[in-house]
Amino acid sequence: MLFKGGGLPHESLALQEKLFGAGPDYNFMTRIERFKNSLVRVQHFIRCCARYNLHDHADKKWFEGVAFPNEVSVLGPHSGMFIPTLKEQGSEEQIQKWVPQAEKHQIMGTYIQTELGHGTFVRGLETTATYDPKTEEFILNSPTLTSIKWWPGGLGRTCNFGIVMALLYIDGKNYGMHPFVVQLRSLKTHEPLPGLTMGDIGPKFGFDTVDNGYLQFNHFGIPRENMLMKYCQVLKNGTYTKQTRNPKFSYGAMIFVRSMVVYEVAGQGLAKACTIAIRYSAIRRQSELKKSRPEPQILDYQTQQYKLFPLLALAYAVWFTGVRMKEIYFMVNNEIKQGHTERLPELHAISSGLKAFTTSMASWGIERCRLACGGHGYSAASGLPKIYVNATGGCTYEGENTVMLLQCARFLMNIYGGVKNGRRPSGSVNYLGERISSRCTLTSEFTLKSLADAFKHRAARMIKEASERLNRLQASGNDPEDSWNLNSVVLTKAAEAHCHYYMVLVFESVVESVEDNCVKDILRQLCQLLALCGIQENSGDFIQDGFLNNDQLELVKQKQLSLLSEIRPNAVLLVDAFEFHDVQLGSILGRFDGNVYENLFKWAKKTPLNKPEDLIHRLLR
Ligand SMILES: CCCCCCCCCCCCCCCCCCCC(=O)SCCNC(=O)CCNC(=O)[C@H](O)C(C)(C)COP(=O)(O)OP(=O)(O)OC[C@H]1O[C@@H](n2cnc3c(N)ncnc32)[C@H](O)[C@@H]1OP(=O)(O)O
Ligand SMILES: Cc1cc2nc3c(=O)[nH]c(=O)nc-3n(C[C@H](O)[C@H](O)[C@H](O)COP(=O)(O)OP(=O)(O)OC[C@H]3O[C@@H](n4cnc5c(N)ncnc54)[C@H](O)[C@@H]3O)c2cc1C
Repeated sequence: MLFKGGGLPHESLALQEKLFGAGPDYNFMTRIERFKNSLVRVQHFIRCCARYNLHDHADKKWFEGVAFPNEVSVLGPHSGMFIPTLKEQGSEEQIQKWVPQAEKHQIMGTYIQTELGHGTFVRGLETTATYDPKTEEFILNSPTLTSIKWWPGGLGRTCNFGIVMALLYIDGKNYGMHPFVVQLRSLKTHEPLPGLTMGDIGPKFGFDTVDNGYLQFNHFGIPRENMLMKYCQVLKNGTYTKQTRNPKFSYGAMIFVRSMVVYEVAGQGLAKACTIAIRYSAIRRQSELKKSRPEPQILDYQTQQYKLFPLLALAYAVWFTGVRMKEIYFMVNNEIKQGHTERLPELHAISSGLKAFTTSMASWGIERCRLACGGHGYSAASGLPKIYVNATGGCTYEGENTVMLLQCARFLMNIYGGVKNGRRPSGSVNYLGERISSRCTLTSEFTLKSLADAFKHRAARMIKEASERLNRLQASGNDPEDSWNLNSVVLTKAAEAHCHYYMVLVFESVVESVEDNCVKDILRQLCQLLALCGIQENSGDFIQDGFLNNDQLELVKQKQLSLLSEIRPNAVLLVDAFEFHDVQLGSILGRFDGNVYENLFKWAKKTPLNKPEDLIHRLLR
């Protein structure tokens, strides 16, 4: 209950649904079967929403976790991007018109931004929406090959609506990128409407249950009322008006998903992988520690603990950080709705930075969990390949991670520059205004405060040095853009150091808030391990300016190793505490009852390659 709050009743309801719990094994299906199976589940999910009166997004999420384990369904882009964008960017009238239909799934939508030639560089998008005052329509067009929309989830076969991001042209003038609601398919026949060429983009690394698609517009007209007009309006006569506003408001959907991905993708993915690897390591016995004694559980090998416990600590850290990120998003978004936009740059920076930092760490961590399971980890039965291929998508979608770190760095450079000019920073960057001690206070006690301070020192120093290096590059004759590029590796590292500090700080604050002393002690150990591993893995950053010396580094190593033994007795309980049901894990290795071998054998016997009458059998005969 530490994590799940009020979610459990809905999860139990979902688990009672036969269609979600049983059915064909995902691993034995072709891509088309996977997609069809997911659509059947989508329809059943929609029926369940009606039956159980599920309106609240959080309640629906509990159902989705059971209905679509470790995968994204077409409901992801619909409820995660289409509906939020309508709500955030539509006028009251537009919200009234489309949101109820979308929430009842009478229309299914997606978010159509990326093109064949451009994903990262949003200002480079080419799709045009040209206003014609005679017909009072926008004419959507794909003027080049590279302007064909490419990637949107659900576009290929499923969605009948989409929000298309396109350049608004009136009277030959380009007003920049704006969102348009576009009907794509007939509500009767589901055929694409005339003027649209669309389909699925083909097999991918993961995301088998999503029909990521392409879309080419051939002078396709949509009513004037279909431009989302909360912030900008085009009047019938073609007059363009806009509220005094930040032009980046049209990027709002991206901030929302980035903020959610930290918990939903990185936090959940890594916690599931750790659950599987740690449970399995308690079941698996191999080799001998002592002659003539039973083979030990592999979890008793220090090297296995060294692989897995830091990842367990990381899973907790990312989980807590993800929860905090969501809170911050909703808080700042409420402020923005009331006209206070001061914290938008910080929200953009922290959501970009944490999205990148946590999905990269989680992706790396899930793969480490798979390796830690030896041969059986390589089998699809472990569930780990599916978790990996879907979670690692988070490193690319919603802003490629390097690019996102650079956005975070841009904000950090702005703030640091401001501090130099006497401005006081606040929120997640207030430490940049503090006098940071150059003396390391770490002792063998390793208090959480002293550990967080070490990360604060590292982040502040790396941000300062990145800023000074940028200034030096400019002073030596490079223009600002070249200086930025020549400094970009250093900048991404400064952004990572900032996010790392933020994550340690969040974990520390969670530990401090826990009242139960026993739970507090265990979480403190995990937080210490997270921080100590962070110091050791990045030791160069901590010793470069003499902040940490060799003796202290030796203490760090010793404490890390002693924590492994301290955490060992609680390791399985710590993953059980995530409370993933077997259906959600989709893993034979991670089964709660531990019956791994028996079920691996049963599973292998079911594999389609073992069917007697197939082409292979005839060829081999
Ligand atoms: C309880 C509720 C639960 C709900 C859960 C439901 C959610 C589910 C989530 C789970 C998801 C799982 C399913 C996911 C399915 C996959 C979905 C994937 C969808 C997509 O990928 S959509 C396409 C996404 N595309 C991108 O992200 C493109 C990335 N590129 C950009 O964003 C921009 O091009 C970039 C890189 C930011 C640059 O923009 P540009 O306009 O060129 O800006 P500058 O670099 O010049 O900077 C100028 C200035 O603007 C500031 N800025 C930039 N962006 C923003 C922003 N978004 N907001 C505010 N400010 C911004 C920037 O910092 C600069 O500021 P200065 O002050 O320095 O001038
Ligand atoms: C699973 C999945 C689902 C998706 N769903 C959707 C969707 O629903 N809707 C939608 O519109 N889009 C969607 N996308 C597209 C996605 O948003 C883009 O792929 C993503 O934003 C990255 O852009 P890109 O492909 O142009 O990468 P690129 O920009 O081509 O990246 C390639 C490399 O170039 C580097 N690079 C690029 N620009 C810079 C820079 N300025 N500085 C330094 N390095 C740089 C990157 O770091 C990277 O290493 C999806 C993508 C995936 C993988």
